[in-house]
Amino acid sequence: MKNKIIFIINPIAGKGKGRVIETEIQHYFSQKNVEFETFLTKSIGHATEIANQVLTKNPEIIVACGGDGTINEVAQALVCSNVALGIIPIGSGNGLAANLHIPKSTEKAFEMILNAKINKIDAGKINEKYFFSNMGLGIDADVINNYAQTKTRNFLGYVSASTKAIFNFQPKKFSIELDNEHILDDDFYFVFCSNSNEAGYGISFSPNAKLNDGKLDFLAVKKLNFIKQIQFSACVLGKQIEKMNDAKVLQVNSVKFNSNQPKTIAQVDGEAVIFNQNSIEVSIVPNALNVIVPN
Ligand SMILES: Nc1ncnc2c1ncn2[C@@H]1O[C@H](COP(=O)(O)OP(=O)(O)OP(=O)(O)O)[C@@H](O)[C@H]1O
Repeated sequence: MKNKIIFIINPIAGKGKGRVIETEIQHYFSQKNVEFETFLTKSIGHATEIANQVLTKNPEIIVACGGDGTINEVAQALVCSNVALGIIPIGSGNGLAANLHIPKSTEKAFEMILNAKINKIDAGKINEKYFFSNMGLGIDADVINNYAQTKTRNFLGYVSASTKAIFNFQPKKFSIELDNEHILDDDFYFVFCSNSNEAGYGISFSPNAKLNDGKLDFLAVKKLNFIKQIQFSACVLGKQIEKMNDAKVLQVNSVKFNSNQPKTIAQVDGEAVIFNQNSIEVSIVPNALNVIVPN
C-alpha cells in the first residue's frame, strides 16, 4: 500500500462542488491501493491548521480541494517541506490550477494525484505570509474585500464586487522600492506582484509570469481616469498590459511598499487580508513548493 494521501476539502468552495467532492474521493480512492484520509475545513485558516497537524503523520501528499484560497492555506504549511501538494480545483476562479494545467475533470485530477509527477514552484512572500499565485494592493484588493462580503461566490459575485470597487475607488498612495533601488512615489490604481500567469477565470495581469523562474512579475499603474480604466481592462483582457503607457511592468526579486495609512488592505491569492502595518515587503522564495502536475 502506498503512503498516505490526505485530502483537505473546503466544503464552500466553488459552486457547492466542495460539498460533494468528499463522496467522490472516497468512492474513487477506496478502489485504489492507497491509504487516504479526508478532512473538511470549518472556517478561514482551518486548512493551514489541518495541514500542520497531519504533517506529523508523515503523509506523502496533501491535496487541497478548493480554489486559490484553500490551496494557499494548505501550501502555507508545505513550503520548504518534502511533502507534495496535490490540487483538486473546485474553486470558482482556480487561477493557480489553470497555470499548472491541472485538469478540471475531477476523475482526471484524481488520476494525476495517483501518478504523482512532481514539479517545484516558487512561492511569493508578503511580510510573513506566503502566496503562490499573486498579491495586490490596488483596486483588486478592494474588489476582493467587497467579494469577501458578498454571499454570491461565483463570477457574478466578482462582477458586483468590481462594480462597487470601481465606483468607490480612491487611488492608493505608495512609495515603492524595487530590488532596493527604483523608487516610485505616486497615487496608484493598481499595484500587483505575481508568481503565476493567471489570476482566475482566464484573466491575467501578468501573462509572462512563470511559476519557476525565481522572479516576481511586478505591475504598477498610476491613478487613471474613467476612460483609461476602460483601456486598462481592455489591455488586461487582451493580455497586452505592457503596451499601456501608464503601466510599469518589471521582473524583480523584491518589492517594498510604504504608505501613510496605518493599515494596508491587500488581496493575497484572491483572499482579503488586512495588514495592520504601513510597510509591506514582498519577495520570492525560489523552488519553495513541490506540486503534483499532469504528465
Ligand atoms: N467551512 C467554511 N466556511 C466558510 N468559509 C470557509 C470554510 N472553509 C474554508 N473557508 C474559506 O473559504 C474561502 C474561499 O475558499 P477558496 O478560495 O478555496 O474557494 P473559492 O473562492 O470558491 O475559489 P477561488 O479562490 O478559486 O475563486 C477561503 O478564505 C477559506 O478560508
